[in-house]
Amino acid sequence: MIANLKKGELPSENIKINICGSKSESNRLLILQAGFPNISIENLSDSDDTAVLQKGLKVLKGTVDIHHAGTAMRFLTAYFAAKEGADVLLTGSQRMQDRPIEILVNALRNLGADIEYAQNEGFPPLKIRGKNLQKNEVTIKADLSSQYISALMLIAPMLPTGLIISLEGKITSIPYIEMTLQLLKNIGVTGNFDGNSIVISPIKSIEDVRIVVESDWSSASYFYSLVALSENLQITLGNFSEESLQGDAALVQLYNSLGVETVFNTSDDTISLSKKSIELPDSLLLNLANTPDLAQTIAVSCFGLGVSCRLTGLHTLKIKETDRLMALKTELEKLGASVQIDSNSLNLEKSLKISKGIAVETYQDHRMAMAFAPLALKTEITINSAGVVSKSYPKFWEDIEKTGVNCVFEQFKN
Ligand SMILES: O=C(O)C1=C[C@@H](OP(=O)(O)O)[C@@H](O)[C@H](O)C1
Ligand SMILES: C=C(OP(=O)(O)O)C(=O)O
Repeated sequence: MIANLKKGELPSENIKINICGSKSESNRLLILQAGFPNISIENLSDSDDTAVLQKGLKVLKGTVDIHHAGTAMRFLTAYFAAKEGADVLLTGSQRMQDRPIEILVNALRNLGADIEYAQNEGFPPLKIRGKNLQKNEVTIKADLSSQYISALMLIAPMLPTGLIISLEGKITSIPYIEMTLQLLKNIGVTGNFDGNSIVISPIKSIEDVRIVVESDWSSASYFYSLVALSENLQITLGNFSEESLQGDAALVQLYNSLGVETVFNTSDDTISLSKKSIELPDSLLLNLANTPDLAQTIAVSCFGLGVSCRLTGLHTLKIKETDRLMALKTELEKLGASVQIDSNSLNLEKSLKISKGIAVETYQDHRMAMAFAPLALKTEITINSAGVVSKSYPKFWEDIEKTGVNCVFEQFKN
């Protein structure tokens, strides 16, 4: 499917959008629920990544295919390794087979796990035979993906004596580790994350607990970008709060400097975004090591606004759904930008011209499609393979149409 986008009529009534629950919170809670069935979850993510994890958790023997879902791959690796009786081949899309997993596999093997590489050393697919893991101390490199660490933390309370995790190197994507710890605490597990050490206590059973997943801040980023690129758009987004577990709630501050004001409506747990008239900065300098999933949205917003930016802390982007640094450079330059990248940063030069009628490639990366879509407020633009959004946000196109973006889909192409 391709999506042809352009600016349409601004809706006359208030725009109210309910984004589904955070995929990061949902996927953690599903793993915890598999260990402690008396957790009930509300506002679960309707993303493909959550559906594949949920399906995978029902399998004890056989093949589990998690497609493109990084969290499902990493969390299920740890889950099956510690699940006595499990005998699975855990695999994913071609891209998933290029995304490294050796750091997690080594850590689990050091705890006694039985995991073999079914094809290439260091990469999925994995052959996992679940065992009762008895050890309780492990060291892991923390500079490539926090998902490896969250995976260990999620099985930690189910291990006989819990787990002490020592982190080596500069810790990346820290808010996601904090999210895992907080969710553990919310179900009654005791744990601590201090410096380079994480300690999680074991627990045999927990009290009944009901958890309402907050909506997905990474998905909200595309509406921040739309408001920033608009003349006077106002959008209300449901089920968000100031006390978020998600690091991407940093959007509130980040987009403040790009002219988006956020009001938290505590009476109904919504946020209202509106455009402020401010003098835009000439240039933005941001370290996004704590919020890697916002890099594409922010780079495209800056381009659309004619603001130059230097984004750093992006060393994890090349092992995500695609090499996101390369993809951003290629597609922004098609639109007329000048972009330099190196292994962990992106520089976008100030430019006020945006080419019209460009077709943006998405490289099987949902965030490429969603990050470029708001440019429709500035020029006519086509998004190729627009269906990729379902990885995290299946209703994205439906919701963006509510904001007055005119979308025409050609179904026959994919
Ligand atoms: O734990 C999580 O839910 C996630 C952690 C981050 O990955 P890295 O830790 O690999 O940067 C993020 O990019 C991903 O979308 C979700
Ligand atoms: C990187 C992402 O997901 P994952 O690593 O879980 O595939 C993402 O959603 O942007």
